[in-house]
Amino acid sequence: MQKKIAAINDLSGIGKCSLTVAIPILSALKIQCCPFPTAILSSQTGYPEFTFLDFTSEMPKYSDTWKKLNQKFDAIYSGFLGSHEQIDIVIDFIEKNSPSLVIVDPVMGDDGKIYPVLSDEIIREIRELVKHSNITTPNITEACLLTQRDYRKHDFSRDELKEIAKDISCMGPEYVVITGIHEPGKKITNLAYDRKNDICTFITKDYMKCSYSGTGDIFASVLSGLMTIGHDFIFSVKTAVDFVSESISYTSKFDIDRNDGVMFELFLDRLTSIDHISSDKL
Ligand SMILES: Nc1ncnc2c1ncn2[C@@H]1O[C@H](COP(=O)(O)OP(=O)(O)O)[C@@H](O)[C@H]1O
Ligand SMILES: Cc1ncc(COP(=O)(O)O)c(C=O)c1O
Repeated sequence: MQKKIAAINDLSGIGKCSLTVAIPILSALKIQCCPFPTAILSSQTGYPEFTFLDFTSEMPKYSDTWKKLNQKFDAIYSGFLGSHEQIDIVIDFIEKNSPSLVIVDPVMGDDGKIYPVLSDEIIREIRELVKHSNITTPNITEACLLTQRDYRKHDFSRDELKEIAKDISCMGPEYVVITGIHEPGKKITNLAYDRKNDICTFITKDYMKCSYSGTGDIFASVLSGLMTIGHDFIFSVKTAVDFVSESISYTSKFDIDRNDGVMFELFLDRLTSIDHISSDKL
C-alpha cells in the first residue's frame, strides 16, 4: 500500500513553508500527503502584510470526517500550532489514530526568542505534545525551551548538547534532532540522538550567511517522509540536511527576499530517486 501522512500545519499562499513545502516533498517521496490545515494565510507571517484565517473551529469536524471515512495514516507530522486548543486537537487526533510514527516539530521560536504569538501556556502544552511523538525536531532555541534551559547562541559543548537531546528524549521521543546549532569556524550542526542505541551523531555543514524562511519545515518534511518509507534514522537526517543545504546554497546566488524561501523545487529529483524500504511494491 502507498504510505500516507497527515500533515498538520498552516497553508501560506506566498513564502515557501509549512504545507506548501510538505506537500511537494512528500509527493516526491511517493507518499500521499493529506493536509490538515491549522490556518490559511495569504502570505507567511514574515512578510509586512498577511491575512490570517484561523481554522481551529473546523479542525475537530475535519478529523471526525476522516474517521467516518475510515482513513488510516502511517504517520502524523505536525508543525506550527498557534493555540492550546489546536494542540489539544492534535493530541486527540494522535490518540484516536495511533499511527506507527508521530513527528512533532515543536515550533516555538528561533535565535533565542519565542515567537510573539505564543504564550507560556502554549509552551507547556507543546511539551505535552512532544511526549506523544516518536521523533521531534527542535532548533536549539526550542530545545532550550523544552528543557527549561537558558539559550546561548554559540558555546554549547557537544557533551552539553547530548545532555539536552537526552533530556528531550526522556520526555517521550525515541529520536531527537536538534537543528541549527552554531559552531566555531562558521559551521552549522545538527545533532541526531537515537535513545535505543544511545548514539549521538553530529552532522556539520558550512554556515551560509543568508537565512531563509521555511528551512526547518523542509528539513522536517524530508525526515518525516524518509522515516515513513522505512529508512534508518541517520540516513534520513543526513539526506534531509543535504537537501536543505543544497537548496540554501543554490538560492543564495540570487538576490531574493528571505521570506520567499529557498528554491527546493529544483532539487526534488534527489528525493524521487530514493527507494521505499518498508512498503509493499507500489
Ligand atoms: N544559514 C544556513 N546555512 C546552512 N544550513 C542552514 C542554514 N540555516 C538553516 N540551515 C539548515 O536548515 C535546517 C533547518 O534548520 P533551522 O533553519 O535551524 O530550523 P528552524 O526553521 O526550525 O529554525 C538544518 O539542517 C540547518 O542546518
Ligand atoms: C505562518 C508562518 N509564518 C512564517 C513562517 C516562517 O518561519 P521561519 O522564518 O521561522 O522559518 C512559517 C513557517 O512555518 C509559518 O508557518
